[in-house]
Amino acid sequence: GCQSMGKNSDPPDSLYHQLGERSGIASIVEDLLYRIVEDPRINEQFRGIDVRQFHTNLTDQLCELSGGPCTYSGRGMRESHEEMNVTATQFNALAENLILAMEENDIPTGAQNRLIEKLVPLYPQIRNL
Ligand code: HEM
Repeated sequence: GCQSMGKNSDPPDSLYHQLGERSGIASIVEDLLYRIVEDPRINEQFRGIDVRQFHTNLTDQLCELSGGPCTYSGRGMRESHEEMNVTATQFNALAENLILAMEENDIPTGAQNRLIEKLVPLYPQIRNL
């Protein structure tokens, strides 16, 4: 319902809500995975991963980062990417695929940008800089 006062754990304008809550985020991550597999800039890196676990962990991470009631329980971003030598181009390729996956799920542009902003601080960890 619409609450103008008091505490609401999921107000309609929250990023988590705009992403469609955990089920919406899970759907975005599923579409992201299909795009990763099709993208020659990054698909080699993902060969042989546990897709189910990656899906669960990335969904939990994006849920938590967007203010949702999830707890990410995977490894740290530095630890999980340090052997990969992720390039700037590859980082951008993943972000671009995420934007396209959000577009496919009718996420408003403002919410897309807000999620991408949450990922910017992870850049040095993922690139192992
Ligand atoms: C905004 C950018 C990124 C985010 C938020 C992100 C997030 C994550 C998360 C949450 C995991 C799961 C870690 C775990 O299971 O413990 C993961 C794993 C992984 N990431 Fe990323 N990642 C990003 C960029 C990239 C890029 C650019 C690449 C490669 C081109 C990449 C390749 C991988 C691979 C291959 C795994 C699986 C590792 C394994 O299971 O051993 N990631 N990432």
